[in-house]
Amino acid sequence: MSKREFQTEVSQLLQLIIHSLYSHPEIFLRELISNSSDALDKLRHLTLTDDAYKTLPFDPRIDLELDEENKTLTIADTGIGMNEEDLIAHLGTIARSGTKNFLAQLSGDARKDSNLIGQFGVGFYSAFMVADRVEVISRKAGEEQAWRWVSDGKSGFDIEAAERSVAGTTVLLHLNEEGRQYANSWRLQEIVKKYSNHIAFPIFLTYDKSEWNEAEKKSEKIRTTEQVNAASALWRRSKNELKEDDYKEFYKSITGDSEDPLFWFHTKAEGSLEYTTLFYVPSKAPFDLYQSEYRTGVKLYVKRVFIMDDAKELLPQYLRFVRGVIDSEDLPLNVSREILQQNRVLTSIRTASVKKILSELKNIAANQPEQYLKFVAEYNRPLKEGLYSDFANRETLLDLIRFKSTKVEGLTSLADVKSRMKEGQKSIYYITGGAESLLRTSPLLEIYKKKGMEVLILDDEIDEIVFSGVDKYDDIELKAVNKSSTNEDLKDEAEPDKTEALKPLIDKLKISLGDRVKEVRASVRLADSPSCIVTDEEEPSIKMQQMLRAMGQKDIPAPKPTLEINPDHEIVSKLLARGDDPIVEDAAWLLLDQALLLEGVPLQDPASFVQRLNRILNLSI
Ligand SMILES: Nc1ncnc2c1ncn2[C@@H]1O[C@H](COP(=O)(O)OP(=O)(O)OP(=O)(O)O)[C@@H](O)[C@H]1O
Repeated sequence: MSKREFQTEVSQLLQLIIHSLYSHPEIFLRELISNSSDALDKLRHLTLTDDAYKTLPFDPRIDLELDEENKTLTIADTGIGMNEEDLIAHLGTIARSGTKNFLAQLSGDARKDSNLIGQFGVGFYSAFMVADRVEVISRKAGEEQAWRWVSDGKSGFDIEAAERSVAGTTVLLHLNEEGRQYANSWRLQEIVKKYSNHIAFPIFLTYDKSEWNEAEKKSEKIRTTEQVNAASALWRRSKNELKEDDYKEFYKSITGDSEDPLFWFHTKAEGSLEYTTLFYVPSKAPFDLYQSEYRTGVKLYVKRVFIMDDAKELLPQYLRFVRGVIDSEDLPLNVSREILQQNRVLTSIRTASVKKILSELKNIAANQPEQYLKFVAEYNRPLKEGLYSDFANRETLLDLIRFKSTKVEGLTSLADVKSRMKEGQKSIYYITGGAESLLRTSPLLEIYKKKGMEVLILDDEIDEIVFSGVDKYDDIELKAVNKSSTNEDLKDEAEPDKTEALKPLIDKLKISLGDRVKEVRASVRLADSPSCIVTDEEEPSIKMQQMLRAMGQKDIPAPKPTLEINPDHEIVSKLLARGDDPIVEDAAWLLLDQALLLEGVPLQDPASFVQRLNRILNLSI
C-alpha cells in the first residue's frame, strides 16, 4: 500500500468543508450521485463514439447499498471508472480551475469563505462531512486492474491494488456521528427523490426491508433492492423522441395538476451557454397567482441534478404562472440563492427564456387564436404587470395583451385597433377608472362615438396604474380620454372655437366653484352630456387619486379636475342666457357633481347636492 499526501489545497478545502461549509450535509449524496451520473455519461459517450469502447458492455446504473448494522453506505456506478493515476490526480489534487480560483480568494474569515464556496462545487470531498473514512474502489473501463483509494480526510490517502468485477466506481462511506442519520433507507429515498429524481440513469437502493411474516407472526428483515428515482430527465430528450402524452404526463408529475397544460415550450440552447428549458402554461391560473406569497413553478437543475424549486430569480414575477424546468450545464452544483441573484449565467438564461416564452405566445396568438383566447382569459393580467416591470419586452407584451373595446365584441389586439384607426385619427384612445358598464356610458366617449373612433375599455383594476406609464404602441401614441390633452386631438379645424362665446358663463362657473376646479372650459369631446371632468397629463386621474387615498396615502389633495362644458348643449346655452341669475350657481355645482358621479367619485357633500337639485326641480315643475 502506498501512502500519499493530499495537495495542500485539498487539505485546506477539506478543513473548510468539514468545519464551516454546508448547512445541509445531505447534499453529499447529491454530489456523489452526480459524479456517478457524469461517469456514466462519459462512458456512454465513449461507447457511442470511440471504436476502442464500442464492444464494452454498458449497463448503466447507480447502486446505493445500506448496511445499517455497520453504518456504511456505498454509492456504486458502472461508469467510466478510474485507474491508479486518475485516483491520484482526481482525488488527491484539485485540478479544476474553479476550485483553485476559489481557494485563491479565501480570506481566512470562516463566514465570508463559506459564502464564497457557494459559487464553486466541492463535489467528492463533501463525502467527508458525513464519513470519517472513505474508500473508493474503482476500475477503469477497458482495464483489468482495479484500485482502492482510502482516506480519513485528514492528511492524505492510501492506494493499493484491488478487485472489481466490472468497470466502474464504488464509494464506500464509513458514516461518522453526523452521517449516522443517513443510515436509514427512508431518509435516503427521500433525498434521492428530492435531488436526483431526474438523473437519467436508474438509481437502486439495497437495504433490509421489514416485512411481516404471517406464518411466524413476526416481522423480519429481507434484503431488498428497489429503484428509487424516476430516471427520466425528460427535458433532455430530443423533441422528436417525445410524444404529446410524454409532455403531459411529465407536467402532471411535476405540478400535481390533474388537467393537461395549455401549451409547452421545449428549448435546447447550445453555444456559449448550454441549457435546456421546458416551460408549461397551466390551463388554469394557479390559485395563488395574486397572493404576495405565491409559489414559483420553475425548478432549477444543474446537469440534471435538482438544485431548487422555489427560486424567484428564475423568471420575472409577472411570469409566475409558468411551470417547468431550467437545466443548466454551466452553473455550479451548489449554487446558492444569494448567488443566483447576481449570476451572469442565470441572468442570460432568464433573459433568453423570457424572450422565448413571449415569442412562442406570439406564435400561438397568430396561429391558434382559439387557444390563445383561453390563455388570455387566464393570464391577461399578469402580462399587464409585465408592462411596468419588464421594459425591454414592452412592445411584445403590448402585442400579447388583449383589450375590450367600443368597436368589437369580446377582445381585440392593439395591432387590430391600429388597423381600424380612422383617417386623421392621431392616437389610440382608452378609458380607465371603473366598472365596464360605467366606462361604456361615460360622457367622455360621446365624441368618439360621433366620430366613429374606437376606444379601449380598460376596466381592470391595475389598468389605471399600468397604462398611465405606457405612451406608445408602435409609433402611435396611447392616450387616456380623461386627460385634458386629448382635447387637442379632437379639435375640428373647420369648427370655430366656441370658448369666446361661452366666456361670460365660464367666468361665472369659475367664481362659483372656486378651488374645487382647476379650470372651466368649452369642451370638444361632448355630444349628449352637458359636462365632464378631465385631468392634466402629468396628474393621476381622479380614480387613481381615490385609489391612492384608499391605500392610505394621506397627503393626496382633494381632486381638482378641469370641468369641461358642452357648448352645444341646451342646458349650457340656457344658462348662458340666464346672465346673473343665482340659479347659475346651483347649476355650476350640479354640472360638476354629475360629472364626478359619472366618473365613479362619490359626492363630497350630498346634502348640498340634494338642496340644489330640489331648488332646480322646484323651478321646473
Ligand atoms: N464516480 C466516479 N467515477 C469516475 N470518476 C469520478 C467519480 N467521482 C469522481 N470522479 C473523478 O474525480 C473528479 C473530481 O470529482 P469532484 O466531485 O471533486 O469534482 P467534479 O465532479 O469534477 O466537479 P463538480 O462536483 O463541481 O461537478 C471528477 O472530475 C472525476 O474525474
